[in-house]
Amino acid sequence: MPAIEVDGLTKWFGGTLALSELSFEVRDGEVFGFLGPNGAGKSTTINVLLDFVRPTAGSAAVLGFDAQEHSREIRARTGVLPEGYRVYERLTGRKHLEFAIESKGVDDDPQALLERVGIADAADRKAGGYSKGMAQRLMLAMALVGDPDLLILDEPSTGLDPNGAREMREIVRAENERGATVFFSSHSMEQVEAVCDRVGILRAGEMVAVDSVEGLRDSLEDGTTLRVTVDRIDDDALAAVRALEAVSSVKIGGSDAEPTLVVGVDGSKTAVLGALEDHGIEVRDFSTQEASLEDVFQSYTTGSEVEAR
Ligand SMILES: Nc1ncnc2c1ncn2[C@@H]1O[C@H](COP(=O)(O)OP(=O)(O)OP(=O)(O)O)[C@@H](O)[C@H]1O
Repeated sequence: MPAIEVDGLTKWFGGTLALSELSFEVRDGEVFGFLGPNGAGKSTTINVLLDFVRPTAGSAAVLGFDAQEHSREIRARTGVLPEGYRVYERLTGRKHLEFAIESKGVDDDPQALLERVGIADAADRKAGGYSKGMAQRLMLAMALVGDPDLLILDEPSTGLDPNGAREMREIVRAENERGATVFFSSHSMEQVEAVCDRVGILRAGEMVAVDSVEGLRDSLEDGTTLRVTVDRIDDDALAAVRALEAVSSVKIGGSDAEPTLVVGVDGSKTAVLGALEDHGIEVRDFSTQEASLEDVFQSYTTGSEVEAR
């Protein structure tokens, strides 16, 4: 049974189409990164999963329960870090956790949870005085209450400094090792790379790609650029390189004395070097550059051409 199953989900807010027949699955036990630019529909999707928003059409199931029919059962087994949350200004961090522990009917230790997210020192301060990052950590601690089967984290790194973002990733990993499925949204590919088994990229309410980070990178044509500096180049050698199956483009740069071939290649780079040498061309230097993950994200979300740098 998938942890999350979204089928043909469509949501109109008045005249705005937020989700357009969206379908995807999050497998049991995986860490799934839900990526998309602002306004793509990430929060709307999460709000449907938690029954805060009703879909116009389609359905969603979470942990095997229909999201609209059984939201109570779902919420009891799910830890949520919502977007745009507000802390209760007058309550201490500890009180927030006591409240979450009581509502879930479990007996977790508030102190241990506060320590896990690195704000134990501020446990007895009012949350109204917390920084943005501290408030985010507090909300994460609340999401961890009761060892949930599924964690749904909406933009969990918002407001966190680099240490906080790293700690967040460590918590995601530890929760996943404990057996929890993790579903989290982000607009940054870099943030999800380190922890995700798979990534889904949402654009204007539609899923445009679902794959592992590696798979997404490989799916880009010209994902890798090979630059080869040679002593000279001739038409036969050029034709031989162009004829290689792995090669999608060849441009010539550099100077006459030392030409440089810029080769878009998907697969064996040594074949390119071999083809040149077979034609008596001396390879003086070469380097490779992969498209960055941000490039991958950009290509899916803006449709613009991506060139490896
Ligand atoms: N309550 C609402 N009323 C009207 N329009 C809404 C509402 N909630 C979302 N929308 C619209 O639906 C679309 C998707 O918004 P959503 O918040 O789901 O995107 P998102 O991917 O979470 O964006 P962000 O990364 O900025 O949080 C946007 O065009 C947004 O303006």
